[in-house]
Amino acid sequence: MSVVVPECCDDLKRERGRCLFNKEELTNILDGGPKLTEKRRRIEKMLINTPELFDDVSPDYLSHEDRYSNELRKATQLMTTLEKNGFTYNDAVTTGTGLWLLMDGNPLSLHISMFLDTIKGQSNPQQLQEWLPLAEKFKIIGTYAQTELGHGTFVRGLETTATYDSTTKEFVLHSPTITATKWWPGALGKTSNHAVVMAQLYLGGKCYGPHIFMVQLRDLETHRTLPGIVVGEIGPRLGMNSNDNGFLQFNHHRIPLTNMFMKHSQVTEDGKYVKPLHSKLSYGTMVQTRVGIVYHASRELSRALIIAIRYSAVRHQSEMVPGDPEPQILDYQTQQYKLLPHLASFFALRFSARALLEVFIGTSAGLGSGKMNMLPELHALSSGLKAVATNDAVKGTDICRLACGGHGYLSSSNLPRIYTAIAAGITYEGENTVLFLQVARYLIKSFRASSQGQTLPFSVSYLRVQPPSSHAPLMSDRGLVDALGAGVRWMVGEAERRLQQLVDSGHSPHAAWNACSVHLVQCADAHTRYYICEQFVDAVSKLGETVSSGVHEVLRQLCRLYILHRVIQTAGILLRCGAVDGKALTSIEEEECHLLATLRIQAVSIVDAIDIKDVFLKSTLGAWDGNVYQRIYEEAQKSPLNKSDVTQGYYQYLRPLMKANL
Ligand SMILES: CCCCCCCCCC/C=C\CCCCCC(=O)SCCNC(=O)CCNC(=O)[C@H](O)C(C)(C)COP(=O)(O)OP(=O)(O)OC[C@H]1O[C@@H](n2cnc3c(N)ncnc32)[C@H](O)[C@@H]1OP(=O)(O)O
Ligand SMILES: Cc1cc2nc3c(=O)[nH]c(=O)nc-3n(C[C@H](O)[C@H](O)[C@H](O)COP(=O)(O)OP(=O)(O)OC[C@H]3O[C@@H](n4cnc5c(N)ncnc54)[C@H](O)[C@@H]3O)c2cc1C
Repeated sequence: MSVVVPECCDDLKRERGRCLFNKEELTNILDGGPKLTEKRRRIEKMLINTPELFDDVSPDYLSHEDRYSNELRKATQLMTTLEKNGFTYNDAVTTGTGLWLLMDGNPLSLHISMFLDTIKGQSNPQQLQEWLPLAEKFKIIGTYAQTELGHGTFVRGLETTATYDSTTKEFVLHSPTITATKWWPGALGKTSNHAVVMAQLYLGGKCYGPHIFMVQLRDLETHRTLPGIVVGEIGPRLGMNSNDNGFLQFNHHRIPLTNMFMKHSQVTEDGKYVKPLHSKLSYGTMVQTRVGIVYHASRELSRALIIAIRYSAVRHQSEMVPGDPEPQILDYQTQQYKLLPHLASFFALRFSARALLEVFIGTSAGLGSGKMNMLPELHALSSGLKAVATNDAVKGTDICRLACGGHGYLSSSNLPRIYTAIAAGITYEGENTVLFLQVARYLIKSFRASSQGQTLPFSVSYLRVQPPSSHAPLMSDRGLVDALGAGVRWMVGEAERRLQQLVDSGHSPHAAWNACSVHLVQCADAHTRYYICEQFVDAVSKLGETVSSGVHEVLRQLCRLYILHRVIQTAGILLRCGAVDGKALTSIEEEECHLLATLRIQAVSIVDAIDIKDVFLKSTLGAWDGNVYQRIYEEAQKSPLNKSDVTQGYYQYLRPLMKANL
């Protein structure tokens, strides 16, 4: 398949003609620099030149088994193509290129993410030496098996046991109940021959809590399930049905002592336990995946936005002025209001994902030298950003679908698949409400620490009891972000007051927590969004000195829109705490509408700069050339029902009904 850039339709030509900024420069910023753009494009070119990676037939028309096999065929082809051309799987993950080909549920995604990450992050040197080369070369294929039928959220409640037998120097893995069955892990059903398994460690009759074990599930030659193990697929789901999410039960299955991951905690041959430096270090793979999901969510949102914004520039509907030609639907202010704040969100998430990655890298480096102090901050930031990013990507993707009217409901628009894939992100890797409650715990703790005069870590330093007053004019970006910060401080203070009041009136701290949890989740959401605003403002101001004025102006406008939109969403709180007044809000609303009209002019060029090629967008509505109707029509011709004029169903059911004497 060669990359031919088709001539685009007149509407899109006109839109592109209005571009006042350097698209390539914006692309580079989004990729993280020109070198990364160049690398991404090299990978893309290589993938585009591998026709086996592209579907001839939509997965919707395949049987469940063929759908899985087809995705597995493409996943293995992707891995070998990358390897042969000198790229790593990580390159495909970090540039997003591999994911776009396989977002119907890539059966190797858990292997190249959580399985490999657990080996790298939880192994002692011997284990690393043994397992990493095997996993990197796909000699063993694995997944991350933690969630059970009975427990996903509450890791400490998992029921699978790993009991040490010092006579044989083995762990005995067992699923004591039906609810102990591992349930959900991606690629567990049929693909994986190994899994990293989270199980309760028992030594001498005492439980030491969840620990991670490397477990072989299938024979490496025959791929048959090993004795003592029951494994299978869990059946169809809302989306990603080409994956084989699975179940797993152990019946007193034995593994060697050396198969417990021992980087952080250890069990000696005589059954003694050596504690980790921090009790949550075994949750490290989850934290790392949450960081990756923030990027992933922003990428998926950007695909939906490209589709919906290009389509909105091509689609004409109704009369804005009676008798005039039908306008592009993008000219309707309501359409701009649906799409452009989400476009701003995409940029905000992209900059925040980068900031989070830096925190992750810094914290990981610290852990290497025994420094644990950044761990709570990383946990709170990664939890909050994972939750906001997936919530916003899901909401934004669905709005993109709705903004495309009926055609957005077509599978060939690709919006349903993007939506159902990212919708899972709200639940997996920590259900979002649960993650927000973890953030809230950190906020309340920080707020209380500050009242006792302690210095707060950087992401929560604005919560200190006596913050310096903002000198920035309210209507400046900084002034509005400070107002948002004042709003969060007020919310957290109010939550703390309500918690204390409940405790003072005789409730237990846990009952008080539950009674305030709606408000606490709102605090966590508001805090994370404040952090995102800060990162966006920061990134744009830092770029200011290095980029051309056209690009800077577009980024400034997107950042402004993000902040204004956020202030309007939070109006109730900001009014209650006196951070803004009604007059300011009126002018913010007016400015937002004005900004929508300004950004509309270059909206197509902005999404062009995200630079996702048609073969990766996979959408009849969002292609570069805007040739929407022809593509929709051609896709419909591929329906198996169109292979014959009269279907079997007619002879079997309709005709008898028509002939029956009813
Ligand atoms: C080609 C593909 C590439 C992929 C790359 C990535 C891109 C993404 C692509 C996505 C596609 C597919 C991937 C699909 C993956 C999905 C996989 C999964 O879903 S795996 C299963 C995930 N499961 C979870 O996330 C479970 C969520 N639950 C928890 O994490 C914990 O149970 C909990 C944090 C909710 C609670 O833990 P608990 O032990 O009970 O702790 P407490 O609440 O009592 O808190 C005590 C104390 O500990 C602190 N804490 C908790 N967690 C951490 C942590 N991780 N790090 C640091 N500290 C932590 C907590 O804050 C408390 O602190 P205090 O000081 O006491 O307040
Ligand atoms: C597509 C997909 C892929 C997955 N892949 C994997 C995988 O590879 N490996 C793996 O191990 N797991 C995987 N999972 C499982 C996933 O991690 C869990 O589903 C997730 O952690 C949520 O847990 P749960 O299903 O037990 O939900 P529950 O915790 O039962 O959530 C149900 C409801 O209860 C609420 N709730 C729960 N606890 C609290 C609380 N403390 N406070 C307030 N409200 C609460 C939640 O907010 C939610 O509204 C996958 C899931 C999906 C959907």
